Order: sequence, then C-alpha cells, then structure tokens
Amino acid sequence: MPDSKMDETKKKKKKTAECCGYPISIFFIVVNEFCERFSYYGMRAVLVLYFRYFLLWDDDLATSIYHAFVALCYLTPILGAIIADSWLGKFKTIIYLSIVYAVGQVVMAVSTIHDITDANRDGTPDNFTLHIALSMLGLVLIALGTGGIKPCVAAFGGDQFQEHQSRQLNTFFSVFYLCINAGSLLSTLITPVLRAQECGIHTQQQCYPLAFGVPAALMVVSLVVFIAGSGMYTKTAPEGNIMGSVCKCIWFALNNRFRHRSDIYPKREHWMDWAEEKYDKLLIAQIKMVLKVLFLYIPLPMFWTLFDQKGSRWTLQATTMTGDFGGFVLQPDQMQTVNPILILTLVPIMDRIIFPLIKKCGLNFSPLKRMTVGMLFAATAFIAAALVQMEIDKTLPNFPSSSESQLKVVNMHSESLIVTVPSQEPLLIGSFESSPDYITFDQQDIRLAFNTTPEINKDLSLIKGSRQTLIIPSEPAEMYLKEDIKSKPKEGKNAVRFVNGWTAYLNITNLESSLQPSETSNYTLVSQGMRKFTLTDGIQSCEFSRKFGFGSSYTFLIPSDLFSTDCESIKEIEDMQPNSVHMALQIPQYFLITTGEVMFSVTGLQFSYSQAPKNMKSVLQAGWLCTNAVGNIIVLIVAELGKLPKQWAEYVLFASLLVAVSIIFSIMAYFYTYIDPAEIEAEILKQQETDPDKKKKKETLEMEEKENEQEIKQTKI
Ligand SMILES: CC(C)[C@H](NC(=O)[C@H](C)N)C(=O)O
Repeated sequence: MPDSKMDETKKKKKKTAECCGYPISIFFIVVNEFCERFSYYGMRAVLVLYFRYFLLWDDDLATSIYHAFVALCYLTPILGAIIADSWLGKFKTIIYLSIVYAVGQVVMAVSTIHDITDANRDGTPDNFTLHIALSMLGLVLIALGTGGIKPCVAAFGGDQFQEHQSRQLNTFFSVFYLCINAGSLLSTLITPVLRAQECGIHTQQQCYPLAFGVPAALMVVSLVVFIAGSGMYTKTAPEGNIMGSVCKCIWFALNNRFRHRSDIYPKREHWMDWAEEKYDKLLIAQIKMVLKVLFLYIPLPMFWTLFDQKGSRWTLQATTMTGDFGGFVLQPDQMQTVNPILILTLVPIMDRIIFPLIKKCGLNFSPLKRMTVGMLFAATAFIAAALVQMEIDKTLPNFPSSSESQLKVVNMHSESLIVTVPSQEPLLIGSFESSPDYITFDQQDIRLAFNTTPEINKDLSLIKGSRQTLIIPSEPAEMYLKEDIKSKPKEGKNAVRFVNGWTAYLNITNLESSLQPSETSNYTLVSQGMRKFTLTDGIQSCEFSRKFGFGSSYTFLIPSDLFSTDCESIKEIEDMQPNSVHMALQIPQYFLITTGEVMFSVTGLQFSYSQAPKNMKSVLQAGWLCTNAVGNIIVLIVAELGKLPKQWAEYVLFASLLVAVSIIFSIMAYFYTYIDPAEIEAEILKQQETDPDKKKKKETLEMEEKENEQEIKQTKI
C-alpha cells in the first residue's frame, strides 16, 4: 500500500466515535445486515412455493432452480470482492450492489402480481412467460446483490475497528452472526404467514406480492440505514486493480519457476518468490498470505454439504414425523427455524461462558481447532439424524421394491367375497371392507378368483414397484385397478380419496371433478387438523369431518345409504398410518449441527478477516463464502443424484466423509502458522524503504507496462 494512503487511513481511523469501546458506525452495519438477511431469507422461504404453485412448475424443476439460485448467491461474492478491493472500495460497492439487490427484490415482487396479466380475471396469469422472465431477472439481480455485498459488509464492519480493539472485533463478528440469524428467524416465520393471506385486484389469491414485497421493503430500509451511517465510517480506499496484479504476479512466478527449472538455479523458499525479479515484496507476501488461507479452505465445503441438508433431507425427514406438540402444531418446514433460534442462544453462551472457561483451563482452543471441532459436531449431528431415521423406518409401511408389486382389494359389493390369491390363503373380504393389508407379489401377472355366481376369474397385470387397489364395485364383473401412492405424502400432508358407492354422481369439496357412481377419485392432499368434506348430488348434501395427523393416506368408501345416515356411514380404509415418531426427536441433531455452526462458521468468518492482508479482506471473505457455494453444489450433485437405498446409511456416509475431511483439515491446520498481516506488511514496507533494488524494480515494471501499452496501440493501428 502506498505510504501516503496508509497515513490517510490511519488519520481517518483516529477520528471514529466510540461507545462502550465499540465504534458507533458498526451499529449501522449490524442493523443493515439484519434487514438484508431478513430480506434474503424471507424471499427464500416462499420461493419454492412460488415456483410450484404460482408458476406451476413441477417439484423437480422448482427445487433445482431454487438450489441453483442459492449456489449463485454464494458464487457472486467473488465478483463483489473484486469490485470492492480493486475498484470502488467496500463502501461504494455495498451501496451500488444494494441498489441492484433492492431493484431485484422489487422486480421479483412485481412478477408475483397475477393481476398484471390476468386479462380474463380467472385468478391465474394469462402470460406465464412474462412472470417467469420477470422473476428470473429479479433472482439474477438479487443473487448479484446479496452475494456481491456479502463479503464487503463483514469486512467493512471489521475495518471500523482500530488495532487496540481486537477483543471488540471478535465480539463484533459474533453480534454480526446473531443479526444474520435474527433476520433469518423473523423472516422465515413472517413471510409464510404473509403468503397465506389473500389479496388481488380482480380476484383474491395467495398473497405472494406481500410475501415478496415485505422483503423488498426491508432491503430498501437496509440501504437507507447503511447510507445514514455514511459520515461515521472508516473507509479504506481501493488500491487499483489488485486482482489483476495478483493474477499477473502469480502467472509471472509460475512462468519464471518453469524457465528456471534446471537444478543449476538455487532453490527459493516459496514458489511465489520466483516473482521477486519483477514484483514488489509486499504484493508477493500478501499473495502468499491469501494462498495459504485459500489452500486451508479446500476441505471446508464438506461442512456446508452436511449443513445445507437441513433444508432438504432433514425437512423431508420431518415430513415423515408428527409435529403435534399438544398446544401447537409444527409443520415440517418450520422445524428449520430451530437453527436460528439455537444460534441466538448458543452464540452468547459460547462467547461468554464456554470459550472463556476453556481459556481458563489453560487450553489453547485456537480458531482452526474450533473449526475442526465444529466439523466433528456436524458429523455427530448426522449420526443423530441416522438414529432418528432408523426409528422412523420401523414405523414406515413396507413399500414395494422396484421389482415387487403390491395389491389391496376393496369390496364395494353388497355381499362378502372370498378371493383366491396366488400363494396365499383365500381372503374373506366383508361388504364395504378391504383386505387387511397390501399383498406383495414378486410377479406382475396374477390371476384372482372370486366366489361370485357365476365365479369370476380375473387376470391382472400389476405395475412393478407400485401399490394398487382392486376396486370391486356393486357389479363385481366391472372391477378395476386404481394406482395408490407408494411413498409418504409430501410436506407431512395426508392423501385422501373416495370410492363412490352412491347411485348418482357426487360433488365433494377439494376434489377436482365430480365422481361418477362406482368411480374412485384421485388423491387429494389435506393438511393436518380437523378437515370437513361436503358431499352433494345436487339435490341432497351432508358433511363429513375427520381429524388428520401427519403423513397418512385413506380411502373413504361412500355407501348407498349415504344421505339417510347423514354421511355417518362413510367407511375409512387406512392405506398408510399417520406418522408416529415425534419431530422433537430432531432437536438433538439440530442442536449438534448448530453447535458445529457456531464453532465453524462464526470462527471462520473471524479467521478470514484476521488472516487477510488489508487490501484483500473482501477477497478472502469471498473465498470463505465460496466454500459454502461449493458445498451447495455438492448437495445438488451427490445428495440429489446418488441416493443410497437406505436414508440412514446416507446420513452415516456423510458423517464419515466429514470425519475424514476434518482429520485432513486438522493436519493442514497443524502446519498453519497464524499471522498478523498488518505487522508483516509494516515490516516489509520498512525494509523496502531502505532497499536500493526497490526503485529499480519499480522502474523496470513501469517501463514494461509502457512497452505493453505501446505494443497494444501499434497492434490497433
Ligand atoms: C450462510 C451463513 C452460514 C449464514 N447463515 C446462517 O447463519 C444460518 C441462518 N444459521 C448467512 O450468512 O446467512
């Protein structure tokens, strides 16, 4: 860094106003972070639902685009860091990219207003292409904004502290993390409630504009708060195209090393020292610092690979559990809020009690050791998840394997039937009853015999890997097969269907279309709690209510005396039991992963700041965030594509991988020596002042640059 600039920074630092030992300016930064994270997590909380139920994408497309967006949000920090460290400085970068971010959120909110294209006023958009284009544009702008400012805000916060405030600096990173999680917690709770409201100009629909609009407003607030603190910040000036110089310097070192590969040349301590002929010692030292830390980051994505499965695998696991806590009911995706709640309690406990206690015991719990222990905690969380999965597996129905077929028989006939099934005892099925459970067959082609007069023999061709029900209507000869669900219903919901034994068509609430006599409806999904169905044939009607748990499936048999019994004679067949393992069993795994997160992530954030040279603080923050992006991409590729047959085995595999990675990381950490970049930089600057070679090197560099420019000009001519 040029001496004049360094003096300038020092002078500015002296002026910062303090409160309780902290620079006042950090107040604006942490509030800004809180609002920004509210905006980000709030929007994320309803994004998949928007894709699924507004844009009407299927599950696979919705989740793929969602994960791709999250990965992009953690890749763009590199761009933000380059802009900040090389061109605009952190302050301006945060302002400009926050504007991009806020615009993105507004575009996203506009894309969710169905009325803008709903010319026929039927409640659904007429021009999906416009909504898709707007939302994709919004998401790209958001990813650019959120990712771009992320490395700058943390590093900019760190820049506000002076040398004597190192204790406060560490506390700042913890408070910063608390704000992230407070924002995340509140928005994850609030935005789904906003979405559930109804709004619209011509027709009332789920209120996505409000669910996306509030995060957009919070982003504007975040920007205003940040600008409000303008007069108080310590702003370090960017030092030209630092990334360009770094790349050129590394390229030169590699080239020079290759040119001097013969043994006749004396070895140098580090391969970067081969840039000494041309580049400043300070720049070389700074690059060495950054490369050392980036090398150490190589194993870290594995932590995020496990961490990010909270939102996917663990939420899916929760859908196979029950969330009835007596006084309140927790939905499977709400279980994720346990993470920020625990962060809000664990960070102060760790900071105020655990870490000081460890220090008092004389143990050196260095940052890299903390991170290793954090990884081990995350691995144990996955072992806990595997144990919970084993408990769940005991309660899950016996679903058919890919080579098997399963069959159930439902008798809607007015008399009992004896059904002869291959390699089974004959089944006696009462009128309006079903066979006790699914019968599993290794073969697909089977023949059933019924004791009707005349006897019926039926050849069935079952579907491999499927569950089917054979419905025998009042006229047994018209029996037919209906395909059943073969996995737990999504999101902890309950799958219900009706078989119409009434003599006329029926309209039933929640069903897509009316049900003809003897027909079986498709499944409809209903949430947990008391649900009411109204059945009507256009003349008479009655109501049927039932309380549902989580993850069950029922076939309701409608009898011929439906209206005379006021719907009470409807018979239920339980195709799939409701979930019985309680979601509270997931708390230990959430506790373990969050403890791991506090040790790993909060420490990593501090470490990335403290070990970075002054002019590359944002770059190293971006490198740290990139480990998160890579982790997300691994989840996408490995976890989504390469499923193991048993879910618990997959959890154990991930836990083992993380243990292996943490061992490698601890070995790498053992050889890492902590540095004080400011001290090293000052030392080199001092040495250079007395170094006669320095001037010469600078002159050579300037001459080469001029020659390059001339060459470019000539080529243009
Ligand atoms: C991605 C980071 C780990 C961080 N997330 C959290 O703190 C979660 C909410 N516990 C973030 O910066 O969003």
